[in-house]
Amino acid sequence: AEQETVKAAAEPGKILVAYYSYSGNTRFAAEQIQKDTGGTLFEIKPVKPYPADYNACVELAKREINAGVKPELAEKVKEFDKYDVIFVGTPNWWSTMAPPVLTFLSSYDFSGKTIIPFVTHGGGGMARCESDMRKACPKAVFGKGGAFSGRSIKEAGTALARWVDEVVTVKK
Ligand SMILES: Cc1cc2nc3c(=O)[nH]c(=O)nc-3n(C[C@H](O)[C@H](O)[C@H](O)COP(=O)(O)O)c2cc1C
Repeated sequence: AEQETVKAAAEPGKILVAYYSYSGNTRFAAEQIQKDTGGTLFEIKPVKPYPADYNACVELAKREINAGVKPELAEKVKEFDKYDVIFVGTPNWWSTMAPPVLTFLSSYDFSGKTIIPFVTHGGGGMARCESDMRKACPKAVFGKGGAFSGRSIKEAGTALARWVDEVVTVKK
């Protein structure tokens, strides 16, 4: 079923761009969104980084996702309450969000906040990333999520900017 989404409106000071990135693609997207909105960038960092070896990471991620693990994060957002619109970025891991993003969504009170999901992927698109974010954050309002190919993220600036325009009005 089509889920209800809103177009958000906020001043730059009330926009947070939070992301987890293992290999840099979601970070690149987050940095573009930060530039396009003037919001504040926040990297979601697990205390224990995922293994640098790709296959080891894929296996660990699978186990954690199946077990619903929420890995401990290294840092909290300062003054979380002041943000109204929160872009939440994740790589598509096994068709859902990376576990540190699940921890992030479970760590704050999102009542009355607007979450705008963004995802980079290896061909699987948004998959269940957005619907699983909605399940993790039932009190938040959701904007229309964006899914971008990780491989071509460096050429996706225009598509990213167009999607940002669609999901948020930045009040000056
Ligand atoms: C553990 C793991 C699982 C992944 N699972 C999927 C998947 O199910 N579908 C998909 O399209 N891409 C999958 N990928 C590819 C990533 O989503 C893609 O490379 C993404 O752009 C990586 O973002 P990052 O550089 O910010 O970590 C997976 C990558 C990893 C490391």
